[in-house]
Amino acid sequence: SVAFDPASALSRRARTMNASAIREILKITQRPDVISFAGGLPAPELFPIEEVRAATNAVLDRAGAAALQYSTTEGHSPLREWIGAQAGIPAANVQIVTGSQQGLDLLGKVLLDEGDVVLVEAPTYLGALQSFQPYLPRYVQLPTDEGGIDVDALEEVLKRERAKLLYAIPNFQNPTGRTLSAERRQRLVELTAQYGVLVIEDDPYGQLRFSGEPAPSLYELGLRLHGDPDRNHVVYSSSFSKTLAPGLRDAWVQAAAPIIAKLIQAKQGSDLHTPTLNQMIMAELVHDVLPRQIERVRQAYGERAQHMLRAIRAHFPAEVEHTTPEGGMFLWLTLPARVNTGPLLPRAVERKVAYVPGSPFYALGGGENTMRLSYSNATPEQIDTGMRALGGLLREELGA
Ligand SMILES: Cc1ncc(COP(=O)(O)O)c(CN[C@@H](CCCC(=O)O)C(=O)O)c1O
Repeated sequence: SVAFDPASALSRRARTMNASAIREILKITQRPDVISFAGGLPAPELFPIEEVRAATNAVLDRAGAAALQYSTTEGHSPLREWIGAQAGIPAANVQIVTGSQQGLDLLGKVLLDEGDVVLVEAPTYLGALQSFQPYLPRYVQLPTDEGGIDVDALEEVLKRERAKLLYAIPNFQNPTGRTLSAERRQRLVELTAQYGVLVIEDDPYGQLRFSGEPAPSLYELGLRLHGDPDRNHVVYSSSFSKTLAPGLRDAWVQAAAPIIAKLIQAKQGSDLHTPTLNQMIMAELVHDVLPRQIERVRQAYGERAQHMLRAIRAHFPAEVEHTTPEGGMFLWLTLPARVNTGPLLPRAVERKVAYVPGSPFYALGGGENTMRLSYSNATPEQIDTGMRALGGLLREELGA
């Protein structure tokens, strides 16, 4: 027999791929006795299961055959119409995708040539790095502080680098929980327009504000600047995952027509279309169920964030720094430089608590002394218990 080594068949592109730290940790944290602050998972006890049941029955009663049939790549028209109306743009500028994760993958496919410079926040959402990586970009990290991206530093980078695109999460950033200030948003939109850099605004958490004042999206600022959705250099991505249910995989991209046209072609080659039934269910839910669900979730996550912040103040060593989110699901810890949160994780899991080590969120490495905590998927009681355990481990580690 002729020996065949399957690994030898992998493409160069495949060889650059690696696993998502979040997905790998999720396997550990499936253990029921572990309190997980790891995955950005919505609170399961808040899912509107009865409302989804009713919507599914309504769809199957009214249009069962259509719901189970192939549908258009662009997406279910009533859903695109609703999204377009919310954004004040034509449905033609809205593309439904199977989770905003697919949106990131398809945007990478249609926008990135090998070696293109991609500007990303330090740290940024590791799932975006995973989506862009196979298209072999060159990352340049943008420094961030409590107000989000440092736009002075951005201007320096734009003078120095021919950048193709900038990927940003202005609201309740993953992983830090930070929010880009209104004045920095305006500067970022003007600078990127001036230097011809396309912006991908990833905004799955924008509706989950529980304190502070909302600021216009980069997309909205781009619309005001260019006056026309087909001339906007900002591409907007959002999702129903965090406001309603991630398991339905309903999300969308707002972009200028030439980009939408290529996203459609890329999606044809990827999955033909997002599940028809799930889109029709979402089209039922957006009118009444979604607004109510957003209120419930905002309230619950605001309460859980406060619990986690109080627990940090009560149980954590004083030298541990943390962000204070105004919405979303995450906050971010920076520990003294001597701590490495990677090897620390198994010891935390032994104490029945889990987090995501920070370094996978840095495109160019670093951040070993950081970690991401999600408060969305733990009740206030679980937060108290888990944070007490994590605080004890950190006190031991820091010799406090
Ligand atoms: C900034 C940002 N962009 C896109 C996504 C993907 O959301 P969907 O595909 O729309 O569900 C996410 C979801 N990230 C969560 C969920 C990851 C879920 C998982 O890998 O199990 C997390 O960071 O834990 C995100 O934070």
